[in-house]
Amino acid sequence: MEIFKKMEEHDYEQLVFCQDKNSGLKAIICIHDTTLGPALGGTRMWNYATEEEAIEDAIRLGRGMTYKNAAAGLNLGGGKTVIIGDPLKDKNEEMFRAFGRFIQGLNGRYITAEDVGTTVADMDLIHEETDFVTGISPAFGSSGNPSPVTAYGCYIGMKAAALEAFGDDSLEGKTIAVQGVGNVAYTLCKHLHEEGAKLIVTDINQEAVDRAVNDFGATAVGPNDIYSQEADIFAPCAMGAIINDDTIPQLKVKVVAGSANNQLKEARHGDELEARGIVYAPDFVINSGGVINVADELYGYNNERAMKRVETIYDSITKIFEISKRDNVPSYIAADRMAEERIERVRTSRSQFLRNEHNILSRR
Ligand SMILES: NC(=O)c1ccc[n+]([C@@H]2O[C@H](COP(=O)([O-])OP(=O)(O)OC[C@H]3O[C@@H](n4cnc5c(N)ncnc54)[C@H](O)[C@@H]3O)[C@@H](O)[C@H]2O)c1
Ligand SMILES: CC(C)C[C@H](N)C(=O)O
Repeated sequence: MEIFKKMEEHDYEQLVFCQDKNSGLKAIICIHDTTLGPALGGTRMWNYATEEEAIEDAIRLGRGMTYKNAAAGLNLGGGKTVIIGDPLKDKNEEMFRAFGRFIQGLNGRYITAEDVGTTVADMDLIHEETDFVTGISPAFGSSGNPSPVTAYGCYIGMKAAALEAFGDDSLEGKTIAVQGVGNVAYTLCKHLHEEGAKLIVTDINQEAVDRAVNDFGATAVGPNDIYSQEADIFAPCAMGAIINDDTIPQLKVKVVAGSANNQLKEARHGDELEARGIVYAPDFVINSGGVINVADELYGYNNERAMKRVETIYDSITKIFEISKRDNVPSYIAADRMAEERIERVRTSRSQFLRNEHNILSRR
């Protein structure tokens, strides 16, 4: 893999490879863009088949965070970490502490949080070594686990998408096919069940499936059958790239709205959804509840303030559909524009020199 060529493709600032033989840590921190502020993005632990696959995931996810944070109006850049390993077998205290020291070495350019395969307990271990971590235990004044807030944002974003597709934002009686019923989707299913939606679920983890079946009366289907269900909405809440050449022809739904990052395998798959009249709620907007919540820790966490901001996801999704119609572009392009325009505005307005701690001559 030609790494610098890859980095130039979407102008990545920095890739940091972290290795600690003692604990088995193999992590890649991707800092994509810090125009708006320090790069904030979660840490994913996954059993990647190859190092190339891990690098690809880190950079795709890191860039996604730049767009997510910009579109959410946060003063934060985008980044992400992947740790190579099986989250069920390979974790240990030393690993997360070693990782915490690597984050500390970046001196605030990167701030982490949870993602797939990591938990509040892991963040607490990172916190033993660095302050540049969010989503730690509430006992430390933190916002805690971001997943329920991501789920809530996703729920209200789905309602905004339903309004666009069906002319009514009620999800009562709607059939929703949910892929992956982990941390985010379990709570999403709870909201949907409480509103009277019918749920079809799948997961590669049988326990997760059983929980959704027992708690919400969901119907379980196999992982490969979720795309072809007779449903109103498809909610991808597992891994990325699942809207692709194989899956799109199977979809019978009118809406795609879920929490997974990087749902479109390639940009052209967003065009294909549009061509088929399927309303797509852009992933990095609908799933921004968690990052909005943890980002509030930078001001001293206030739940009321954070949730007020999370509520704006409904309007953001609605605005994206308006831009999409106004500019005659698919919703994923409208969302990209919203984020890119904000980054450009801030980049331009930062043209004046601002003295910082490195320009104080009296310290010599
Ligand atoms: N946790 C958050 O706050 C948050 C915020 C924004 C975006 N996201 C994104 O939402 C998605 C879910 O995150 P999570 O925190 O709930 O993770 P999670 O690991 O708790 O849940 C993911 C679930 O998907 C299942 N899964 C994996 N591959 C699958 C497949 N091929 N078919 C069916 N099920 C499969 C897993 O077994 C697991 O139960 C991820 O893409 C994540 O990046 C999460
Ligand atoms: C809570 C966030 C910082 C990270 C989250 N996993 C996301 O993708 O948005």
